[in-house]
Amino acid sequence: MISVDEHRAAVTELLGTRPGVELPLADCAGLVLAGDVRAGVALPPFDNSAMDGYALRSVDVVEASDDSPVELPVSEDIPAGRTDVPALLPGTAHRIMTGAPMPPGADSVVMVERTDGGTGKVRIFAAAAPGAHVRRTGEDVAAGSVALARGSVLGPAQLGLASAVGLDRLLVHAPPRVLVVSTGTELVLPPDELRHGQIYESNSVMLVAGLRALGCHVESIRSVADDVETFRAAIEPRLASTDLVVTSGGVSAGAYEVVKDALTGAGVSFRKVAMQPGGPQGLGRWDGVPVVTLPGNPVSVLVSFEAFLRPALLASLGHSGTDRQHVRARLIETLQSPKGKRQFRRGYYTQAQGEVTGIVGPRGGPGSHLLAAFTQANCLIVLPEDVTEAAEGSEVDVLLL
Ligand SMILES: Nc1nc2c(c(=O)[nH]1)N[C@H]1C(S)=C(S)[C@@H](COP(=O)(O)OP(=O)(O)OC[C@H]3O[C@@H](n4cnc5c(N)ncnc54)[C@H](O)[C@@H]3O)O[C@H]1N2
Ligand code: MOO
Repeated sequence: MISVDEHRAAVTELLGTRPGVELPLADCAGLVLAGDVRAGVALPPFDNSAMDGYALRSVDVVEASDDSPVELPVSEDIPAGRTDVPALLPGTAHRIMTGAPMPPGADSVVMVERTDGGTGKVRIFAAAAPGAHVRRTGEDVAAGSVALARGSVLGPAQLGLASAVGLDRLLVHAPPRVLVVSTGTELVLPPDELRHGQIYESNSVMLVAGLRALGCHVESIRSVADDVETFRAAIEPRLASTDLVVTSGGVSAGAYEVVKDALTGAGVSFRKVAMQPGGPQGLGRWDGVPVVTLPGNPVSVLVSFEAFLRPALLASLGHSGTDRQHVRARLIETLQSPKGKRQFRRGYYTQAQGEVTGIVGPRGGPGSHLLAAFTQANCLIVLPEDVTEAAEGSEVDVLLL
């Protein structure tokens, strides 16, 4: 038996680091930059007005007040987007809109609310400090500087900034194309009716959702019968266009273990990991393509995804933080755990306002078929290998989902 940490390290090594690829911004959300992005332009690219109002010289309105307004001729109108901005002559104003370039010679803007809004001439009711309402060239980003560092996770703000400095593509760690395969002769898909002995397939749906949330491109084969030839024929033709195969089922000790039977000797090794659920695991390469084989029980699939696939894929995609947030919490119920195995129990964690330590209780028992209880959970309670009983009131490690 190998440890959870050893198997996670092996899966992480198997997946490696995804190569860089240039993608359109719209396809980059949630991915990680594979290189620094330098700004080709400054932001703002030119001095511009932060307000709708009048660009002028502050010295010309020093005396302006409500009681004694200063009147200036308005010689130009500068909407945003005007590219030929004539210089301002002393003793005049240009009407200017938010985002429009400051005319050379002007050093400040008086907002329209502090004027009479005139167009031929304008009465100004307030003084303006030099620089008032002027957004300076480069005050957000200097031209040539690193606007986004390698390793940045591309959320809305990062993508917006890339766009603002004039980019329409970014170099990111390429999302892998993952093929999810559910094995089991008992598996049925709607609208087919269940016959006795059959169940509706659910593992692939969970894996596809989890993998897509990480940014992977995912396709699935939702029901492959427990027959080695059928299994090989379903997957082999797709290997060339796949970066990772994830299977569920067919890896334990029974007589019809299709994944084990098909892939033993083909580059995939099977092992028992000291955990519960999720014990039977496998990994390797099939015709060079990484394969991770998960056990069939639905809760085992989800726990295996959390323990192995999620951290390994995040690392391969260039994320630096690959772990879920861990907290310590007080158990509200005594839990038993198998000796020598790390147990992952579905739990519900809450933290009362003002309390340093939260509390956690189990949702459902340890059985790896209890999927409904998982839907009630917001965390996994992690009981270490050397723990056989965690008493009510004791502190345990909790992985927030
Ligand atoms: N003699 C032993 N039997 C079992 C052992 C063992 O060590 N010795 N390990 C048990 C554990 S733990 C697990 S986990 C399972 C893993 O078995 P397999 O990976 O071979 O999975 P299956 O037998 O194919 O399926 C297990 C269970 O899950 C259901 N299942 C499978 N696929 C799906 C799916 N896509 N959607 C929904 N449900 C699925 C399947 O019907 C079975 O009930 O082995 C134990 N046995
Ligand atoms: O390891 Mo199995 O995943 O306990 O049910």
